[in-house]
Amino acid sequence: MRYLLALDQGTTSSRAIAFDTQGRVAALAQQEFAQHFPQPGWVEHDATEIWRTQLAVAQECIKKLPGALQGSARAATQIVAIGITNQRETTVLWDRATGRPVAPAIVWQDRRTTARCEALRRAGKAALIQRKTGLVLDAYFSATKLEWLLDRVPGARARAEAGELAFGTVDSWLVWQLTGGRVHATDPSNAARTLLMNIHTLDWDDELLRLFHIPRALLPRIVPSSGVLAETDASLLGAAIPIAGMAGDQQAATFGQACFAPGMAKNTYGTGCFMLMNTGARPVASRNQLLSTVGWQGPEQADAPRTAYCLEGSVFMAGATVQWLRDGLQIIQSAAEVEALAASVPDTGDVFLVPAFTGLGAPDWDGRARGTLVGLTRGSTRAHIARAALEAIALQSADMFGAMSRDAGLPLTELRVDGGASRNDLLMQLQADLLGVPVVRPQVTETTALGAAYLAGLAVGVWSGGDAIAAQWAVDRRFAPRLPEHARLARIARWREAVARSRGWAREEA
Ligand SMILES: Nc1ncnc2c1ncn2[C@@H]1O[C@H](COP(=O)(O)OP(=O)(O)O)[C@@H](O)[C@H]1O
Ligand SMILES: O=P(O)(O)OC[C@H](O)CO
Repeated sequence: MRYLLALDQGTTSSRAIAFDTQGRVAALAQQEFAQHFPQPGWVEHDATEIWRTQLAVAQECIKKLPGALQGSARAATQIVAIGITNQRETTVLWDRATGRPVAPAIVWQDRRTTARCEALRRAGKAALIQRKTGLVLDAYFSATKLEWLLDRVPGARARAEAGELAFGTVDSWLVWQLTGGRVHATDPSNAARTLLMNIHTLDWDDELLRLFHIPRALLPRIVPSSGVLAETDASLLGAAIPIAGMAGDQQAATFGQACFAPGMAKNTYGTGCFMLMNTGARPVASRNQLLSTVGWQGPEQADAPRTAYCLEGSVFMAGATVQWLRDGLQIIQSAAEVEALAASVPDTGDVFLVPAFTGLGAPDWDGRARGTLVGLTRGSTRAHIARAALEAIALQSADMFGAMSRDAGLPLTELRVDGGASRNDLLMQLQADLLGVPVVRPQVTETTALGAAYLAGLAVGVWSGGDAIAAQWAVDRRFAPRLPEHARLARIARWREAVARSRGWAREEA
């Protein structure tokens, strides 16, 4: 048998999934790792632990591969290529000589550089940055995180200038480790999230490097998302395996959902919510506070542009809101319980939860917004709060969907969904009701990993092109909207009132 191995390095866990050539899951292994919150608003990962867990799950997944070679030393020879996909923006700085990180990785959710972003905005830099990178000037992205590390880690700036250190998002970090420090590379979908790459030239931009005080010597080479880059060190997985695909997790999910035609969109419900719409061969500048970003850069093909761009809406708290109900409020014991609790009441009783726990992303972009629960009465119960939490996930997505339709200049006709919380049927029904268009869940919801496997498989000839991949996409369930249009719009308007109450709350010096 031939398999593609996807390494899916997410915010809360490292996963490895082997797919067969029909795009079906053949084996899966997963390990959670520690989240560090050393100060309010800070979120860190230990990059060494990221690598250790990622390697362990890759090895475990290979052991689990079905067939005659199961568990044998030769099992890895069935893997024809590896695709890497990863939490994006998270910033790793390491020593080229030892391969060890010089500081904890600063995670995409970390807000410590909010004040720096505000200063740059006051200095009038936001428009330049949006024009070149397609991004909003926000602490979410890598550049100010890397600048912070260079300024605060003793000796880091001098060592960076001397070429002794390497920067990378998690894809680069994994490639470095998988190749025993031979290859320092990233792909345009990840580089597009750093605030350092020009999305028009697809190269690091000198003006941006100067603005953020980043020495070029730190940066990885930018290579296509689909293409053989290197072979893994044979001692790690039991064979030298080509690394042939690499993309940020949300772009990989868009690829795995076969959103190949302009106008096709997907939403992933994980820790956060990320809605991406394919905009074709050119970036579309958003007029509604969305991001323009690189979808992927593939091999040259007759039926698809080499580089596909996307519009993206990023919401920081989606499934994580459910985690907060479980771990913070402790009104449920498992994430799955939220569905029955929320379904035990017919509506929220006009209670709204705005989950701005780490500020608000698209389309409000307010680093100082904070979580807000409004509309409580003596009749409010934990069921109303649970339902308000699910509605909040769907309402935030409805905001992004509205902005996307306005940017695209055409009404979107359906939304493909995936991610852990997309298993929640009530949430998916609420989503269809609040969008006013059908929500479609595919049979394989591991679309992030699947997208990475497809990118790798295309490069080594397992799939011939987008059509062969799209033919494997199959529907699990379609949720049709049931709410009358006037009720839908009224609900969204009421939600916007709640959002307004959450804004600008944090006073601390970020
Ligand atoms: N049935 C459910 N209803 C709502 N949220 C859920 C459900 N199951 C899982 N989740 C949420 O989904 C998230 C996990 O999804 P996953 O796609 O694995 O996330 P990530 O890749 O961001 O770590 C968690 O935040 C969890 O709270
Ligand atoms: O790890 P996830 O699935 O929460 O995705 C994180 C995003 O890539 C952050 O931009």
